[in-house]
Amino acid sequence: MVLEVKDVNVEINQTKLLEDISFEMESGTVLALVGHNGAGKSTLIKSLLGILEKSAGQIIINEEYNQDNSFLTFKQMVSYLPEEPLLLTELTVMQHFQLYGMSYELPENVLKKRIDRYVKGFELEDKLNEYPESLSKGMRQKVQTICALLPDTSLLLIDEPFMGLDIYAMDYLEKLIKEKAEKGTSILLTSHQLERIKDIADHFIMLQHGKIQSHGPIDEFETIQRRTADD
Ligand SMILES: Nc1ncnc2c1ncn2[C@@H]1O[C@H](COP(=O)(O)OP(=O)(O)OP(=O)(O)O)[C@@H](O)[C@H]1O
Repeated sequence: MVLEVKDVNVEINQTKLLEDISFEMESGTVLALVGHNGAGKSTLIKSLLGILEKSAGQIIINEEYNQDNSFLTFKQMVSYLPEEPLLLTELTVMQHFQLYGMSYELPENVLKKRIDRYVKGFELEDKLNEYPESLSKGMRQKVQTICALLPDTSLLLIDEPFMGLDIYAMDYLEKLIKEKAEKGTSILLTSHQLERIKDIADHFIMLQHGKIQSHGPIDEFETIQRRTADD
């Protein structure tokens, strides 16, 4: 198993944001995390990353690395695309890519090839020496997306991957996500774009008020969606 999540609970100021969350991910699978606004999707992603501290439970990567006691190794095995871009005002677009390449110890030639390919695919060729503030919102999102896709990690966490992207960029990202999964990366993503998710994901987890309300193979998702809509 690439990821094992066991009975994870998250509390802030005595409010339970996540309750007894358990699931597993095999290598090369795509898991969609769905649910209404405020259901706990981003909270779960942040607790997987260790940005939010859990009050109980275990998070283990590659059967060996527990978030609680191998945090640095754990971090190297995870890449994250946040809901809102977190770019640094002091760095150009290219410097962001180099920073990510270095942090994840990507060989120089691999990094260069990947940057060239993704930059072309997301149509950012003429923005490499720009700073984030001179980019449009969608362009900033593209830069952040490339940063998250550059490393070869066991696990890729993506919060709202398609937010702010135009239709071409969405299609291109969908292709890259599928490609990454085929190469063995496990991908956990949240999205409200249910039609697109059905195309990408193998499994789904539906969160409601911080609990897993249902889960299963993605082909079962439609039935559940219909049933919930009828309630
Ligand atoms: N730092 C925080 N302090 C207190 N409450 C928080 C904090 N972060 C999130 N919450 C609460 O946790 C709940 C889940 O929020 P979360 O952002 O995980 O939802 P979500 O499923 O990602 O929603 P959306 O679809 O709107 O992005 C919400 O009720 C939110 O108000």
